[in-house]
Amino acid sequence: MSGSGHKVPSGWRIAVLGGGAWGTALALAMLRAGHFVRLYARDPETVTAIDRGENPRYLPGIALQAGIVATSDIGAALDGADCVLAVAPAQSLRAMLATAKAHFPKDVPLVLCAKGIERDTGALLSAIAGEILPENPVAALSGPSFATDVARGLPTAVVVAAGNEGLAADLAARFSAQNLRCYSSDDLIGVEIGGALKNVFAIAAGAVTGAELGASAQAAMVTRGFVELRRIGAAFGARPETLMGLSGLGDLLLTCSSAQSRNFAYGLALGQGKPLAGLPLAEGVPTAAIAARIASERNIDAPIITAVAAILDGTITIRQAVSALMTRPLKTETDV
Ligand SMILES: NC(=O)C1=CN([C@@H]2O[C@H](COP(=O)(O)OP(=O)(O)OC[C@H]3O[C@@H](n4cnc5c(N)ncnc54)[C@H](O)[C@@H]3O)[C@@H](O)[C@H]2O)C=CC1
Ligand SMILES: O=C(CO)COP(=O)(O)O
Repeated sequence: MSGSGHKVPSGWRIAVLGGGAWGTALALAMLRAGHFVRLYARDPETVTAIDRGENPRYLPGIALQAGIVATSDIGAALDGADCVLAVAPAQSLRAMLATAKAHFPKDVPLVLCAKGIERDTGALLSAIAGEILPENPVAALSGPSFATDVARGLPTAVVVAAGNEGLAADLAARFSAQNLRCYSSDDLIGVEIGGALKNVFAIAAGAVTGAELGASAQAAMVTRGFVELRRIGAAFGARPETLMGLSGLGDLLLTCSSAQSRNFAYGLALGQGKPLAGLPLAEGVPTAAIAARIASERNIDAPIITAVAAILDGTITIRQAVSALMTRPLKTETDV
């Protein structure tokens, strides 16, 4: 039994692919849940640092519990794994899985932990996984969870989704531990869409704060952004209640209200007119562009996403975007 009160199956050999903030935090979480963890980081310096008990580039100031076996050999990380967590950024997932393919253990679950939509194709990450590794069952782990919080062992709740409800429940039970509570869901698409699109609104929220547009504007933007998230989710077949959960509303609440979010921090810099080059990963940047294209192609009303994409590509300013949003034709609020 773990401290979380549920029966934990015996330890799995888990391969975590990606040595950034989230990969390292999840590796720690999997150790705490009683698994044997190998972490693939393509950068040998990260491997050496993890062996020393730290990852100063991605998780500065956090001491890593001993036990993670780090390697820059993807084959060694995957060898004999019972389950694989893919934790490279969304735009790099295709390349990483293509590299992993030759070594990938047959039939073991692949858990997608990135949040985004592929910019060039509009593919959800589960579709990319299905193309490259059609034999492996696919799941996604998402929800309001800052890597630093999870790495520190602070209480966090996430959702693990898979098309097969039994697989989702099994993974959720295996991943849960004292301070990581994993809910399960069979709405894989809904969980993916919620995690991907919240990043776009986190950038918008940061920009609203940075441009000093006020707390009322912030609340209006997040609320109306959530309407757009639900519209796009509906077009993909996501269930509304999934989007009301951890990987939609929950992650919006977290990342639209805290500069700890890299997407929020990116928007903050944008709103303050500060340089953007060199800022940490902001997944919402490529996702805004493709989400705006998807909305346009599918005739989905998504004015905030469209505005964020246009601000990011320099077509309009924040002030122009706000003016355009505020002068749209009036409508009933429930016109979702
Ligand atoms: N940091 C966080 O708090 C959370 C992040 N996520 C998601 O996890 C994903 C990864 O984010 P982070 O780890 O935070 O980013 P990060 O910027 O800290 O690290 C990204 C890592 O991916 C590696 N990488 C990039 N391309 C690669 C490739 N082709 N092959 C192998 N490795 C590659 C980089 O070397 C780096 O180690 C993102 O989609 C993010 O939205 C989700 C929840 C929490
Ligand atoms: O997804 C996250 C928390 O749930 C992390 O958000 P950022 O990528 O914006 O830091």
